[in-house]
Amino acid sequence: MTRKIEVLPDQKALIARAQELILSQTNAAIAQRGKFTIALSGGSTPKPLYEAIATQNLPWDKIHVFWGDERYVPPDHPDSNEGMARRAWLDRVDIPAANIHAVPTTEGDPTVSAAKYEKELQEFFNCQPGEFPALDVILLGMGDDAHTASLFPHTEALKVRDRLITVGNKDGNPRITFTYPFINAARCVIFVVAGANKKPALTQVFAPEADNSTYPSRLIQPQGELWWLLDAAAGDEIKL
Ligand SMILES: O=C(O)[C@H](O)[C@@H](O)[C@H](O)[C@H](O)COP(=O)(O)O
Repeated sequence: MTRKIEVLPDQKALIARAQELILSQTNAAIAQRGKFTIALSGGSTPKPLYEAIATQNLPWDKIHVFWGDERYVPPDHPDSNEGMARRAWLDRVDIPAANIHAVPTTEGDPTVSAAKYEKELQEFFNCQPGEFPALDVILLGMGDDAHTASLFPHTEALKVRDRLITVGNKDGNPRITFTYPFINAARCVIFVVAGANKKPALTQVFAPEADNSTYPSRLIQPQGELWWLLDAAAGDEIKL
């Protein structure tokens, strides 16, 4: 794993750098393998990033979009990560519908939905149960409690090491999430983190010693590239 930490002066520069990095990974993946696979994060930080990517002239038929986590709500719900990404990006570009691999959330049972998404991923990547396919890019945010995707502190999801997808739990509300071993199989993981409220969590995540179950983002140690893109409000005191 190669870990790179960059602190950008403000959120505008953070989004521009994240876009630049994603576009570079996109071009490399398409040149080497004929397609680009990316898993999106939810929350508020990535919305301007998705809006920026939507302005690019890319070979959309070669780009496949997944989600690293999803709230257990239908796509038209205001909390839906899929809905946010569609409004900010995917509805604005000519990407084939079949290239948008949304998390199923309408089965009425999160465990059933998680298994269904895992099956879709295994079929897409032509891999067997127990194998962890490598996405080209997994985009992640981090909460002020150091959670990432829907891997929340001290939850059962942190213990799942033999699946691609599991059920997360945020304050009793189910989520569908990539497991941390699946995230760690990625060729490139990019955290995009902004805001002074993230500083205490970042300090623990970057500390030499801290409890991984308390600070789940510490579990993200991909075999590929690991990028932490921070704005100054979040990262200006991080010892690089
Ligand atoms: O579904 C989600 O909410 C996200 O995937 C989650 O992991 C998010 O990335 C962090 O909570 C940071 O969210 P903000 O960008 O809003 O701070």
